[in-house]
Amino acid sequence: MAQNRREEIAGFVVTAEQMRHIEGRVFVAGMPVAALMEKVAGLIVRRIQVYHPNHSLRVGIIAGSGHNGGDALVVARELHFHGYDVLIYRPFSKLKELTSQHFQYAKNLGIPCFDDISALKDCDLIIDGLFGFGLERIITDPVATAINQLNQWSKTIISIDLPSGLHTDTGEALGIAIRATRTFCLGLWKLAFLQDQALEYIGEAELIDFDLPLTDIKAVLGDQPNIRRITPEFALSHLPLKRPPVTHKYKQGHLLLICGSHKYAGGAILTGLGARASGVGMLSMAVPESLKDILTAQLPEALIIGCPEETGAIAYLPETIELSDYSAIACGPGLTKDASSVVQSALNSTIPLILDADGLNILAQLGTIPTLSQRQAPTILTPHAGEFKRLFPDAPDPNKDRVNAVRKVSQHGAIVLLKGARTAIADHSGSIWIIPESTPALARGGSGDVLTGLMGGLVAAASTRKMPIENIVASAAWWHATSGILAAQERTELGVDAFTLTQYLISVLR
Ligand SMILES: NC(=O)C1=CN([C@@H]2O[C@H](COP(=O)(O)OP(=O)(O)OC[C@H]3O[C@@H](n4cnc5c(N)ncnc54)[C@H](O)[C@@H]3O)[C@@H](O)[C@H]2O)[C@@H](O)CC1
Ligand SMILES: Nc1ncnc2c1ncn2[C@@H]1O[C@H](COP(=O)(O)OP(=O)(O)O)[C@@H](O)[C@H]1O
Ligand SMILES: [K+]
Repeated sequence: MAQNRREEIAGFVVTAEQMRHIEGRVFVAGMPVAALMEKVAGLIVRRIQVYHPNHSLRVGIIAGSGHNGGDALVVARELHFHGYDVLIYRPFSKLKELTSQHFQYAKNLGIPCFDDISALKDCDLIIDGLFGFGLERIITDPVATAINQLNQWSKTIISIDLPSGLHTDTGEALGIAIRATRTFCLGLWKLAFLQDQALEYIGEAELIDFDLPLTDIKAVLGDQPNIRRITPEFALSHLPLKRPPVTHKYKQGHLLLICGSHKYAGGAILTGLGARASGVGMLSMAVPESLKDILTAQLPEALIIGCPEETGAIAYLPETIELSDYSAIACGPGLTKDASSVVQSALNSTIPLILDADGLNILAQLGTIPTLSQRQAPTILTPHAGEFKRLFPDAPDPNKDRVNAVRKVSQHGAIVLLKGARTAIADHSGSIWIIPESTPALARGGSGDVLTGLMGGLVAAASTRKMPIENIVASAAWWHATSGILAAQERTELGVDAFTLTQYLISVLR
């Protein structure tokens, strides 16, 4: 597939309903359903043979009543012809017409078929064709018990389209779901693949493209799809990698970080190191007076502004600071909840503002929605799920359908970046960007501080370029996650402390 098709296809995300509409257009245009199923199953078989080339394997096929089951039965037949030892488990008696035909043919070929999953107990590999994007309700017995049994065996399981049991859009397990080793998502990425709660069921995910025409995809999703997976090409195109030969430090942006306290001096350093890696032209840091020396030692290129302090936190910003002198402010890491006046000052500014950590907790105390309605310039909030709930107590649970949660709150004017295994970003128009790959190595104190500094630097640097601020935010989050992935590859998932992460920000770009 041409590289640019691959990149374009990888950026789309669909709900079950959108997938149904797109496929419907293909059938209306003349592609027979059976032909498409044959094509899809053929592509699946090819991928299976890449991972499991040993043809003496015993393969257990689970076939549901719909076309996911149809896919699985075609796979069963083809693997059988390739010499694999194939068994079929069929829990449902009533099958869709096409699925029923494939079942009949498999049976007449002499492939053993059972209505009890224990018949698959000695298989080396399981192919899950129970449900795809047609799953519409909680799974009940006897199938629920069968799935539970299957999960106990902890065998290698390859799921077709989705791990059976997952809601296509929210990624929620409807009662129970198959824990797949690997999932082949068909045609276009389903929204479930970008929901934190689905990840433990999906295993390794890969997309199988079966040539859905871009015209049909765009006819349903629109030219500017509402939800996008951040691809490397998109992210890199928004980073200030190419510096014009004629430039000076202020053209590359001037960021003001407001961070740190006696209790959290390290947070200020990590935020500063994240900002350094962004390439921002000038970096200023407002920290409590008593941290000035340590910050200067760590970040000699930064202008460190010592602020009056009370109980170890910044009491207020000195008069010398004129907020409009900066191209962006990032405020919050390590402030503690006692720094509310400085957060209030930042909120009163007329330049782009990123709020994180205690900046968010203080915003929640001030009253999120009324305070945001007063903002005169772009505001970016970077909560994790806990901070999210404090900011927006009435919003949907961010640990459930996080895409829906972040979309719902973006109507209040701020760009909201909900951190997690799959970070989701929504802008005030309700457009969503999702970082599709990350690493649990980042789930450690301090890595969020690094993101705040990195993002602040990029937003400050972008102020001189006409670029939608939400694209910069999405690229910063992609850069942060990708650095974590590289660091984890080189140092294992235990070796990515926040300081180490800052050291990978530049190398990952190379
Ligand atoms: N539409 C098409 O022609 C194509 C679809 N494809 C495959 O077909 C799948 C979609 O097919 P379907 O729309 O038939 O849906 P599914 O194959 O996901 O099956 C859903 C079937 O299970 C039943 N069902 C739903 N929830 C249930 C529950 N909780 N307990 C018991 N039964 C339940 C439904 O009534 C339906 O018959 C895709 O995931 C993909 O694997 C691909 O082959 C591409 C072509
Ligand atoms: N399971 C996970 N997989 C990938 N990334 C994660 C996971 N959990 C957290 N993260 C990322 O790690 C960072 C944690 O940030 P945060 O919770 O703010 O930590 P801190 O405030 O201690 O710096 C965020 O960028 C988040 O997206
Ligand atoms: K499936």
